[in-house]
Amino acid sequence: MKAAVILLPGLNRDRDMIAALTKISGTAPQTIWQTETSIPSDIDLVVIPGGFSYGDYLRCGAIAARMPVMQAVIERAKAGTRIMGVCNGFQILLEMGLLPGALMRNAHLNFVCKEVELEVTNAGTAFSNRYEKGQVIRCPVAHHDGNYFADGETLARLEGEERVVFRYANGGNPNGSVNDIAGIVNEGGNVLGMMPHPENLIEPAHGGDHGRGIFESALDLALA
Ligand SMILES: NC(=O)CC[C@H](N)C(=O)O
Repeated sequence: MKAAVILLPGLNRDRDMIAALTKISGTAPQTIWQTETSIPSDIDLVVIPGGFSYGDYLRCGAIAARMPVMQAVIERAKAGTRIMGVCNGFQILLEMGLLPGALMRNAHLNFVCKEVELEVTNAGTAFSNRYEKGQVIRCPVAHHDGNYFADGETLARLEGEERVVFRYANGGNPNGSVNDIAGIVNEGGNVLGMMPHPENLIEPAHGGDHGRGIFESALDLALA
């Protein structure tokens, strides 16, 4: 699997994402600047990292979602390529309409930067198959707009189709997200958006490696 990381002004987790993908896959991902209009055909995982694209002006991710490269991301998503958005990347995927719902200001109105526990509620997706269903993993969060919301009909669909992949566990919802939702996939299962940062928990120097399984799944790495 060959990965690419989308670059936009204001992102600040791109280097962490590139480092994680390089360490886990053994190959540096290609980087693609926002003004590019196509994604090379040999790329089978596109990652939109976290940060503050365009300073979070208008709404988090709203301006980034309208950059030329995103049209190519939409086309690749429709063609079944794996797309993964983390934190600001999740916000961008929502603004692009590739995932349903919205990420509102955290319920307590404060920026939250800490480690949380996540339950893997669906271990059958392309992004979570290295975990067991119900497994609780640790993962850092760092955001001010992580309060996931969707209307009742959308939520019922997400839950009914088991598209909630990660849920904040053990009463540790850090932002007020409805149904404790931390990460969801699209209908086709090839687009993941998640608020926590798995790229920041992949090696002992990070204090643990619970985030690794997401990349190992997404990159379809051979099981050790
Ligand atoms: N770490 C991030 O990606 C931050 C996301 C977003 N800008 C927020 O603060 O909500």
